[in-house]
Amino acid sequence: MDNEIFDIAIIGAGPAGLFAQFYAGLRELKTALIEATPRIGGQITALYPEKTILDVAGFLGISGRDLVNELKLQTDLVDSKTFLNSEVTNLKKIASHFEIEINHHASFLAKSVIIASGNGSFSPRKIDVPGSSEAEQSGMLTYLLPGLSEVADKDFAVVGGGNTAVDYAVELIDHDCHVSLIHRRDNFRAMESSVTKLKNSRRTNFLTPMKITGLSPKKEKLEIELQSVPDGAVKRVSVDRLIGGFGFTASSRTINQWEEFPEQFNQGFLTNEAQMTSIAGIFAIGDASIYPGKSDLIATAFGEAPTAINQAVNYFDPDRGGPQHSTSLNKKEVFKHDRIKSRYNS
Ligand SMILES: Cc1cc2nc3c(=O)[nH]c(=O)nc-3n(C[C@H](O)[C@H](O)[C@H](O)COP(=O)(O)OP(=O)(O)OC[C@H]3O[C@@H](n4cnc5c(N)ncnc54)[C@H](O)[C@@H]3O)c2cc1C
Repeated sequence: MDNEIFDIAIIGAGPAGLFAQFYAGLRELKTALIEATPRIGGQITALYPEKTILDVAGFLGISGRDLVNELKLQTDLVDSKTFLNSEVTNLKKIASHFEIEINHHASFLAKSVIIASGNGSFSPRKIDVPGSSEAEQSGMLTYLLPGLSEVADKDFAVVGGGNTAVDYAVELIDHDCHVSLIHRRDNFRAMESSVTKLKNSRRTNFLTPMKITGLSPKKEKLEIELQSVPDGAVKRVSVDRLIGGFGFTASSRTINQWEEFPEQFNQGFLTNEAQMTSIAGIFAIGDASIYPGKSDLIATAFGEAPTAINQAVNYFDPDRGGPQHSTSLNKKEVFKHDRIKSRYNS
């Protein structure tokens, strides 16, 4: 990617960054979407892929996973580059361009930058017991729900006492799995109705108050060693898969070290009515942006994306004009896929 000059670099492939990528494509901009993790979707993918989102315009209700899939299909229509596993480790101004450093070495230039980094990069809170690294490498310990279409009648264990663990367990019993829910207390800090649903299900086995003391991946199964919290008694169970449900942490540590660092308030970048930050040419959208009256919602992020893209064009190419309504665009020229172009041939 060295020496490439993009019109716009979008940092973060959550819903805000994905919709910005599509909209930039409609405006035929040379765009790079840069995501620190291996997967697109931001908080939706990391925290609630199976939950139903009710407040996205045009959908009566859509699962997180499906919304991210729809966004991906939309971005696939336009010409743009996506870089996964690519954390933006520095941002600095060089003459009239911004230099975007990736993973501390590669870099490229962009005429403008859109920060769509949410609350920072995500990582799950991990289980740290003897055998946990081996279990994770074997694929029998994960921190996200698997695709739920082919899991019926499998034996899962979920560990944790909050909403993440309880939501995972509910999704699994809803898909006809057996779930052992492991928690070091008898009480859960989660939605009461979900806990009641688990208690009323014959598919749930509560292993409380117990903590995991070791993991041993065997041929097909994962053996979990548990210790009773009150009396220290040891018990072993075997499951097809263990899911860690301790939640995720987002960290802005890397972003805080950027040389070009716009003004912040409450960990968001302060933006004006053009979604521009305190640094001309750097815009912020979605949860990364803050202004009076801001709601951290997907719908809000979808509105901020076109504002930022159009204002970015005004910033680096003020004579270009626009935007047009999408209904006036030549779809055959804008959309790159033949499959889509042919839809507009008649
Ligand atoms: C449990 C839960 C339920 C929710 N339910 C709803 C709901 O029903 N309706 C609703 O509207 N909203 C809901 N939200 C809020 C919604 O998910 C957020 O508002 C939305 O995800 C914000 O999108 P974003 O793209 O701004 O940021 P994010 O989704 O946080 O995405 C940011 C992306 O940027 C990446 N990134 C960060 N730093 C860097 C870097 N330095 N380099 C490269 N990439 C980087 C991150 O890895 C991440 O993928 C919910 C949130 C949670 C936690």
